[in-house]
Amino acid sequence: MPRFAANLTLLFTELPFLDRFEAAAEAGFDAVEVLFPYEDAAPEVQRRLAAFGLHMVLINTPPPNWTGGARGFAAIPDGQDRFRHDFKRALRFAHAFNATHLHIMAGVADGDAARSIFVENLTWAAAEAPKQSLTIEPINQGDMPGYFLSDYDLAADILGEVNAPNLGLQFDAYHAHKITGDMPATWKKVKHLTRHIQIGGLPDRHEPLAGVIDYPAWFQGLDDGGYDGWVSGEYHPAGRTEDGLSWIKGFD
Ligand SMILES: O=C(O)C(=O)[C@@H](O)CO
Ligand SMILES: [Mg+2]
Repeated sequence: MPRFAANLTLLFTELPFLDRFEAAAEAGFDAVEVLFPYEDAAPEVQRRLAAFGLHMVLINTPPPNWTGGARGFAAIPDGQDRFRHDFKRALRFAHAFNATHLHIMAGVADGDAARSIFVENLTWAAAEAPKQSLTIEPINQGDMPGYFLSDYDLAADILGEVNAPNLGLQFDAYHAHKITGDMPATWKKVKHLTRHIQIGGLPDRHEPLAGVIDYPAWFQGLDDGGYDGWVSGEYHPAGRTEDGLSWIKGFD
């Protein structure tokens, strides 16, 4: 089975944020990700990671206000100062947590100006943080209307243009199905670009069980294909988080 991580922004929300680390470790996870770890003091998060033997797989560059606010700044033509400021801050958090990946959020934008500023900002960020793995993630338009990056061909073109060894694709299987209608075929096209995977069930982003996407078969394919990155559960549990974790234990 792949190496699984728990997204603590979406999982274990029965508990206050800082208590989710212990719950994830007790449930059998060795690693976690947190979308926006900017509201709690970094040393407190570090303490929880160490106390429960957890690795931080990923954090995101910050939007100012996640609830109904901006979705990032990397592709916003007049948002470059904001992006660079936020990126430096995000990098400090990523270093403090020893996070494997930092996901750069593009924001809501479209057109040629957005594409060029995205390439320019990614090129700058990759040079600014040569030792940090950076990712970009296509997100479906239903969940995030107007998000700049919602196309795998565009993501592949941009990665090719930036051509930085520390920048790669974040492949969210739930978004992939929503965007292309054929997640396994999309995976085959982009797996060579991918450095992090996220999963969730279809159609409602609940547990990644067999269904629209045959996750048991896909996990086997990841193993057979030698994928050695993390696979993170990023979904809204249908009930109690613990009651829906059969996917980390081989679907028993
Ligand atoms: O929405 C997702 O899927 C993510 O992975 C986030 O990083 C952005 O919300
Ligand atoms: Mg995702």
